[in-house]
Amino acid sequence: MKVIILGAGRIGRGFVTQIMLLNHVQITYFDVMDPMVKQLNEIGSYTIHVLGHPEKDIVNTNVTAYSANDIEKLAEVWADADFVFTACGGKNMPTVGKTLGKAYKTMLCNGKGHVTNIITCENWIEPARDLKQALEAELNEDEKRMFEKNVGVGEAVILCTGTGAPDPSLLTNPLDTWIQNFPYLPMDKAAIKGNLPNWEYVDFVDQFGNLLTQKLYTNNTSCGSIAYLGHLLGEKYLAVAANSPEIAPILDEIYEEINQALIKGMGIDEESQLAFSKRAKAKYTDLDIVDPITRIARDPLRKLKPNDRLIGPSKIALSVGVEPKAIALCTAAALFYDNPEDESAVQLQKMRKQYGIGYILENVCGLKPDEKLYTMIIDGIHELQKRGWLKEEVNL
Ligand SMILES: NC(=O)c1ccc[n+]([C@@H]2O[C@H](COP(=O)([O-])OP(=O)(O)OC[C@H]3O[C@@H](n4cnc5c(N)ncnc54)[C@H](O)[C@@H]3O)[C@@H](O)[C@H]2O)c1
Ligand SMILES: O=P(O)(O)OC[C@@H](O)[C@@H](O)[C@H](O)[C@H](O)CO
Repeated sequence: MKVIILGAGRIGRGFVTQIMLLNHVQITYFDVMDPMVKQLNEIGSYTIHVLGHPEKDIVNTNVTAYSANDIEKLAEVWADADFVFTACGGKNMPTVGKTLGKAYKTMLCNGKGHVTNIITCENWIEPARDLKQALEAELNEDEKRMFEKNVGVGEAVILCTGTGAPDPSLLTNPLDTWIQNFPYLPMDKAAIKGNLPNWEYVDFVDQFGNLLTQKLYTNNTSCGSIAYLGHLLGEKYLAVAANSPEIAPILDEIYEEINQALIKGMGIDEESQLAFSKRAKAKYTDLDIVDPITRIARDPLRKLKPNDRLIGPSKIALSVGVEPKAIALCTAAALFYDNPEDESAVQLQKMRKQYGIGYILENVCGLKPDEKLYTMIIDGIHELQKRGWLKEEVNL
């Protein structure tokens, strides 16, 4: 079996690679970042370190990578590949779809149409829909018919954390990457075309349903919340923040709010959701998983969007009469996330200082001033000030 991994970052060259190597699958990488492609080819090998379990580390050798802008090469490699995994960021799905659309067109022109699948590995609401829409916009009616017949487009849920070196000063190979010890990859079975591969550690889920949203609104909501509060409190690592006496009780309230929202508002089975959130809490409080808050909090403008991990579940909670007070407190903290190395955080802070909190709530979070959640987030800011966690003057 052969696969393409589009996006050679922490999940692409880390977790997805681990699962594929464990199944003896041949991988070719494509990435938009030319320095990354160059490094992958020049260094040619790296270690995927399993946090807390060095005996499970895997070395990936004979690495081959190409630019994702090289459509001819992508079409050539895809002609021989059974699966294409994307791990590029959900907001990049339109660009990724366009690239794959062009490559598919070229592949058909070369007479290489075949049964193949594209699987998104993104924290996003309906990434496969966004990708497919952009991909099909590149095709004419005949090509679209061929695509619909032969290409599956589906989603996977990435429950595993992929991150950088616990101690960056000891890093010798810049390609080395670190993952949580959780070799389990659920995928939407109904989306797959052709025979299912006989892969270990991959679960082709029959009733995939809301699994990706459940994960986003449980795992990412809770770890994002810890990260934004932790940053305000001067913490650097997620698990340390999660275990702190200030954050630990708030974390319990967050899981309570999430559980009620998802059970009552999304119809998720109670037992499954309680187990899901218990696993999430165990993961984010696990000190073996050394994950910097800057990675979890990255791109706050994306994380503050209406459907993303903070506003999305809060709105569901309110729709079923549950007040997401703890999540609103963390959303308030997110509005103050500053990191000079994070372009999105720089933009957010510039926006806040120039136009005020109300502008962000309306234009980024999509909330109206008369909405309950809007008021709850403002109350959250006052609460952060009262606790002494937020010291600066606030332009509401
Ligand atoms: N890191 C984690 O713990 C984790 C866990 C679950 C899900 N995810 C999701 O996985 C996805 C990837 O995250 P990551 O942590 O690996 O990020 P990352 O920043 O480490 O890697 C992303 C890679 O994608 C590349 N890329 C961006 N746009 C591209 C394009 N159009 N074509 C090809 N390559 C492109 C980037 O250059 C980069 O190398 C995201 O959607 C993220 O939310 C991450
Ligand atoms: O990847 P993002 O930026 O959408 O979110 C950051 C983290 O929440 C995320 O990468 C988690 O670590 C991951 O989803 C595993 O739970």
